[in-house]
Amino acid sequence: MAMKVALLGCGAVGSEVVRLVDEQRSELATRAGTALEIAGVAVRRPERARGLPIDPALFTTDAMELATRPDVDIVVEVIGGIEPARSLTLAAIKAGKSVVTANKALLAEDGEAIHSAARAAGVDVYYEASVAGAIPLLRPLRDSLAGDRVQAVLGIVNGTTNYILDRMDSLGAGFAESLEEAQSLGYAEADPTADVEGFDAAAKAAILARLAFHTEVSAADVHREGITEVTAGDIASARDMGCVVKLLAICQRSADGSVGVRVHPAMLPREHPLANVNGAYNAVFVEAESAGRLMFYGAGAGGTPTASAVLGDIVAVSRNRLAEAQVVDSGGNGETRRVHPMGETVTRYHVALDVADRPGVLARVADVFAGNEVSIQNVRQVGHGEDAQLVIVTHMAPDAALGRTVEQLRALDMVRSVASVMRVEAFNDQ
Ligand SMILES: NC(=O)c1ccc[n+]([C@@H]2O[C@H](COP(=O)([O-])OP(=O)(O)OC[C@H]3O[C@@H](n4cnc5c(N)ncnc54)[C@H](O)[C@@H]3O)[C@@H](O)[C@H]2O)c1
Ligand SMILES: N[C@@H](CCO)C(=O)O
Ligand code: NA
Repeated sequence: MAMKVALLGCGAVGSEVVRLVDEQRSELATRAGTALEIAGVAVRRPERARGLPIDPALFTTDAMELATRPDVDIVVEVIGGIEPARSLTLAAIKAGKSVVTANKALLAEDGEAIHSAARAAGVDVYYEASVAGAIPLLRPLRDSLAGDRVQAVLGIVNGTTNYILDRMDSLGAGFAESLEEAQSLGYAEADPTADVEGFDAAAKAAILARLAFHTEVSAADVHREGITEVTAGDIASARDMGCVVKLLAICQRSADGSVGVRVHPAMLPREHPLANVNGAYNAVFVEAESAGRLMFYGAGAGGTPTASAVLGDIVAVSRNRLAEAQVVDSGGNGETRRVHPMGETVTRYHVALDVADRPGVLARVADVFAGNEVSIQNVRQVGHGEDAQLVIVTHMAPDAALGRTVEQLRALDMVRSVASVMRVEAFNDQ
């Protein structure tokens, strides 16, 4: 008997799922162990000509009816956003359907409700497409690394911002023109807020941290800073230190067992593998106790690559349904760990100060660092007289102490302005 798939949403990802299910019909049947049949497609405008290889009679505007229809086995949610996606997903689970979703926003906001509903109903929720699109990342974290202890996940998980920062670095372009370029190429949405303010990356960070550390993490737990304040001066400052600026999603386990989850721009040494991830590509670096360092790289967005991840999930949940098995999603039903605030996160700052060029300035600046128990790793002066700039890189210190230091530096008379402040990751281990 065929496995019946209800598709909710037929946009960039959904339409590619329809096309690939048709194009790969026989291979998919072999791999899934049974034929896959699209039982219906929920859309807003059924009359729209989509040119897809599917009987138009399968289009419906009643997504709820389709998601809960008795003959449906698997519901694929590619509408996006919180509502109606949440109600549809929960209703499908309650009706005994397995769910495949690409919806990072929903999983990051209300993942525990969805996962616990799935556990109670004995069905699967698979979501490989929700983080870093086509890149197989969540299944490796959940399954392949199930016997290991993940220490850290460091990733470039938003293609739009990576494209913008890459252009600022390689062409010396400004933020606004790079964003326009990303929009004209279709990477950034017409409203690019979710990308450039880091919301998209923060949702993905929450999902990654939950899987990596087996604890509940939601979008609200993630410290988030976007890239709208990154200037050409920051990029130039990074270059001077042999670094590149990237928007990073960082999930770390601390010595006390708590976890930190954050998204912010950071300077990264050019020799770090993530520094060479260019254009709209994504890459995620995982450090595990026994496995060591692993890296996952590829297309993090785009209709066809994302549909690849959705189809892989459809095949996987089909196999589980045939075997009458449910996979344990050990995300939030493992240990409960404290998610610590950003102030407790131990990190390192790069600070460039426009200063008066006269005796005693360096000593006074160093005093402020010392007063906050922040140790300086190196300091250099660039330019002279009116153009003098002090560029300081700190040792690791709690983020709260580093932030306080910068505030006090701003208040010093001899500091004309703080030209650049940015965290530095993976610089070296001292
Ligand atoms: N496009 C990508 O590169 C990409 C990558 C990874 C994950 N995702 C995720 O995949 C999901 C879908 O993204 P997309 O790019 O295909 O978006 P999209 O906007 O192209 O498609 C969503 C579709 O859902 C339809 N829709 C909205 N409300 C509906 C309703 N009530 N009933 C039926 N249809 C409805 C819209 O008309 C639209 O056609 C999102 O969760 C997104 O975050 C997308
Ligand atoms: N808007 C996202 C793609 C979907 O996650 C990005 O630019 O990476
Ligand atoms: Na993925």
